[in-house]
Amino acid sequence: MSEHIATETATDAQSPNTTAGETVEAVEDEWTEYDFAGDAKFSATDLNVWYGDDHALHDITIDIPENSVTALIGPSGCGKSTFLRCLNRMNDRIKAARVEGSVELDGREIYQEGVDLVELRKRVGQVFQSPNPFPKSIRENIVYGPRKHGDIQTGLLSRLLGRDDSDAEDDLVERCLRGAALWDEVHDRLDDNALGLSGGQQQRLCIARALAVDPDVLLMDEPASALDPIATSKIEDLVEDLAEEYTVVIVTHNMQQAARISDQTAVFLTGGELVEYGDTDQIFENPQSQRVEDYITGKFG
Ligand SMILES: Nc1ncnc2c1ncn2[C@@H]1O[C@H](COP(=O)(O)OP(=O)(O)OP(=O)(O)O)[C@@H](O)[C@H]1O
Repeated sequence: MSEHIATETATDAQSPNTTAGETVEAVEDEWTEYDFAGDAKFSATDLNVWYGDDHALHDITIDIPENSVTALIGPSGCGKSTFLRCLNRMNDRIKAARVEGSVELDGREIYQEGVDLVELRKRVGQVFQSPNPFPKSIRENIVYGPRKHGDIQTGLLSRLLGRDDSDAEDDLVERCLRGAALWDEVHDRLDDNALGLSGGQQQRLCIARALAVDPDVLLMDEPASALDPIATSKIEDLVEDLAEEYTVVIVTHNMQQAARISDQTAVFLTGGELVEYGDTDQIFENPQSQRVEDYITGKFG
């Protein structure tokens, strides 16, 4: 992480505790490098995103460690989802979006020609705000991706290829549902329609579906915002467990949730700026930036 040099005026930065002309640097206390053990899964450098003329993300430089939970927090419209979408190039699907800068995954640039986007999105899976299972059986939801990618052959294709992977398919369904803490609740009704599950179960099924293509990373955009407190708590427990094997990057509006489940927290503020990034306990207990403190204590944002 390079040092964050804040040079804009207080007025530009919308800080409530500054007077005109005072530099943000004076009140913000530059935050220092976030030093973590282990390797970076993602390294974003000078990342900028525009939607048409709207400059949504400004010079984002951040290293995200592997096998941990990184929370992205900040007020509505500050660019959290935009940043998340940069990590598997989902912004490519938005016509108005233009991305400049670098994002490396395991040291390899994902914004270069020749990157296989299907492969990238297999490695970097995504779970959305509202559960969106396919209107198919629980089992079909899990095996859909691997079958599509040709990782599992059944039916006509298996006969043509002389290869029947039905045992592998059963194993995969069980492994993914266990991985998403759903197996015990659904193992006796795998052929039931997924739309018959509760909202929380549907969201865990979507996580199981994401696990089925063997990702390294799970991007989660407010995965519990549509759920009740009990279902939310199950998702939170699951996210913490998943981080033992996967790198999880999660957008949340819920600061308590970020504090509960993440190892490190990145705070974006209005205007698409990454204002502070560090160990979650430090961010919530002792933020270096005045603006972050104001945001966390509810004074603005
Ligand atoms: N598809 C899009 N087309 C045009 N502008 C967009 C698009 N998506 C996001 N924006 C704009 O980019 C800025 C950042 O939006 P983004 O959704 O990334 O913020 P966010 O922090 O995730 O917000 P929220 O918490 O409300 O989901 C906003 O000004 C938003 O209006």
